[in-house]
Amino acid sequence: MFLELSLEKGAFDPTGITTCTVANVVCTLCFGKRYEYNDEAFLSMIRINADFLKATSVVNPADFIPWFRYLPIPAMKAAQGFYEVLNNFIAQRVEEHYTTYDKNHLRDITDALISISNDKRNDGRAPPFSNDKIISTVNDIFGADGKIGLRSPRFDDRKDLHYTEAFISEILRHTSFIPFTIPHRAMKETILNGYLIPQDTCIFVNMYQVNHDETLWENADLFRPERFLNENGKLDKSLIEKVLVFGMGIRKCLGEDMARNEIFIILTTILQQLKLEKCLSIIHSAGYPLPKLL
Ligand code: HEM
Repeated sequence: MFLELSLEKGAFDPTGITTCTVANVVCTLCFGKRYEYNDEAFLSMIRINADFLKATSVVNPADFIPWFRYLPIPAMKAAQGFYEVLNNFIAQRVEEHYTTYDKNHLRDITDALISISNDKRNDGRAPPFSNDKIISTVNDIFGADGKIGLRSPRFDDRKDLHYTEAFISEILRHTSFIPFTIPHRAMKETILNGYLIPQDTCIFVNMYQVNHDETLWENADLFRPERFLNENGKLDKSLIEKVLVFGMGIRKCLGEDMARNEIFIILTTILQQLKLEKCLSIIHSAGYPLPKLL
């Protein structure tokens, strides 16, 4: 039975036990509850989640030609069906939480989301979280888990973790920790954008300026990974290419791919394996300025 439930049959989870364990961790986080491995509702939720991920992994022609979305493409119809079942499972759990909710004793993520939605803002604006938003947020947490789970992250995961990739690009852009390229020499007299560059001139590319150019980046000084995501939460690759940290032209960094892979693995491993806490007193005593909260 567990074999049948495996998200990645054979590869890292031949028995399906890892899948069930991961799903239980997510259920505990979201609903404060562990399920028995033979619980029918739990097993069917795992099956649906796996089917949903499989159905959404196929290429969707509507991503390339938008009006294809009106055509009855079977894989997309199936994905929508799985999504609705999963959403209903989560909606039921959220509904149960409303009946037992105690604002002085938050049990899990669902309770925390309900507490935010109950916060009445003084300025009379609508609360930030509607019921639908709570359900879709919990659903996102289930979906996010399906990408890596408890196994070690690998290079291949980069294509699925859009926000992580956006976050890394925003670090590279915002810090521009290598502000200039190494010096280059004009091999011959050149005219660039109407400027004369005599032969043998020493040239640096000001990458910091490009990465903080307000005509390219709205509110360039803000740290905002979302700027690299489109309305579907997918990475906008054309924007990533505009970030200049590895130089440009034929002498650009040879190690860009390797560096991006390494940053991804180190960052995701830290986030997965370690618990991070603010340590303000040490930051103070070391004399570093406190980070500006945005
Ligand atoms: C975040 C990490 C890294 C950053 C930001 C970075 C950035 C740069 C920059 C700005 C240049 C100069 C480009 C120019 O002047 O046009 C450069 C050159 C170079 N980088 Fe990197 N680099 C990184 C990691 C690496 C790694 C991991 C390797 C090798 C495994 C590497 C190998 C090279 C080499 C060989 C060059 C010289 C290329 C040439 O002159 O033709 N870099 N890098």
